[in-house]
Amino acid sequence: MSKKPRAIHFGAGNIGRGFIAPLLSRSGYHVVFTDVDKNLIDTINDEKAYGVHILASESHEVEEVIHVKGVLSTTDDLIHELAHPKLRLVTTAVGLHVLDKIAPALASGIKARRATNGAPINIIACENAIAATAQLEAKVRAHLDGADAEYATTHVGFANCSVDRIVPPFDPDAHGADSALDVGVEAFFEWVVEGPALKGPDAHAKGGALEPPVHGMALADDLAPYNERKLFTLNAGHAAAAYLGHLLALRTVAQAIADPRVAAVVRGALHEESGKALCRKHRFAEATHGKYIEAILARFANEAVQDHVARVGRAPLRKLGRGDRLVGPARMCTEYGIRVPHLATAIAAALWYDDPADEDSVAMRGAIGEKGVGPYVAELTGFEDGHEVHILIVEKYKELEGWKVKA
Ligand SMILES: NC(=O)C1=CN([C@@H]2O[C@H](COP(=O)(O)OP(=O)(O)OC[C@H]3O[C@@H](n4cnc5c(N)ncnc54)[C@H](O)[C@@H]3O)[C@@H](O)[C@H]2O)C=CC1
Ligand SMILES: O=P(O)(O)OC[C@H]1O[C@](O)(CO)[C@@H](O)[C@@H]1O
Repeated sequence: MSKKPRAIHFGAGNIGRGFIAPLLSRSGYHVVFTDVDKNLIDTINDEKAYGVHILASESHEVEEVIHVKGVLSTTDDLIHELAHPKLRLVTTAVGLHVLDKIAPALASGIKARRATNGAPINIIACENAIAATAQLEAKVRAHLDGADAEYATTHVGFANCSVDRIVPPFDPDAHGADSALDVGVEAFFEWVVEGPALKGPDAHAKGGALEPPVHGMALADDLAPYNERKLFTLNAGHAAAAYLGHLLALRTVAQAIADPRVAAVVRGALHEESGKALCRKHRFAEATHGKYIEAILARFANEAVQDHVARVGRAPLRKLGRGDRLVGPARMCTEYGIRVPHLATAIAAALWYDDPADEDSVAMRGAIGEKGVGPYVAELTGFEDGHEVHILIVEKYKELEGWKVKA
């Protein structure tokens, strides 16, 4: 049996294989993937290794991730893994809507660890949302009571994080990849974890840290500024580019951001609106934040990352959530008296997002047809009829009809 400390990662998809597992593996953890997809788990157990291709125009580097294992998330093997004495860390990248589904297994794992007096573990949900781990913790705790709940308080760290790396769908054949498990990623990554929430190896010691530390993971005392900065900049700009690109029948984010009309909206939304509000709220230096935005725009323009607008625009209703990447910064701007014509354009473009394969898009387009755009905007965003932002969104929605290009 491997003597290495273990990490279980829920979701052996793009972010799991392309971002989290490589960092954990290089930091000395034995990585165990768990997933509902049996073929994927079988392939992981057959091949035990894969390559991470760094997508850049000027080079083609491949990093190997080795000695990985898989367990099917629907079997008791997962509970045995969660109870493993060497387990130190549990990470997830399954999608926000899936946290409900993995919570019962995590609760069973925590009960099994208490029964064997297991060492402390840390759980980190690497999903695109504010406080995703806190959301997961509430769902796990709904399955725990009494001594199990007490054990979770003393022995399980639930740490929020901000996770940033663009990992698009990858065609192994097009990149001469050896394995279907290979994955393509941009070179950039940033993983910031809420340090004070981590539990060290001794449950009774004050303060926490991961043992071994994860190289490439930064710890922050207060995660909120990082979470909001990433979601309201990278994700806001990305979503805006994707929805406007979709209207113009463009296929990738790189194509979308190369269009001057799209670039003007994205730049305006980030530099003049969300960026100003973020600097006011979190006291970021404007020049530093301006550079952060420019670096993100350069990442969008990376043609080696063939990121489809359909992936970045997926689930528009989630993305139009009141605290999410478009309405969230618009609401933050209104708190500081900042006008939001560009964010309103991005929100309006999201409302036009029409993909018959996307459940959210079908529901949203149906509701707009039924209720009318005005009432629907009020219901969705919380900006009431007559509010300046409501007026702007409805105006932009009408204006954007003229942008539509037939695919
Ligand atoms: N791809 C990206 O560039 C980034 C994605 N994220 C976030 O990471 C999360 C995952 O995204 P991707 O890796 O792109 O998605 P993905 O679809 O490539 O991977 C998700 C994996 O979760 C598995 N899964 C679904 N239900 C499950 C369950 N009940 N138990 C265990 N596994 C289950 C799926 O089979 C799939 O393999 C999302 O929340 C996304 O917002 C965050 C930053 C970057
Ligand atoms: O994964 P989601 O939340 O559906 O949104 C896609 C977004 O997530 C990312 O995959 C990574 O942050 C971005 O590429 C994109 O903005």
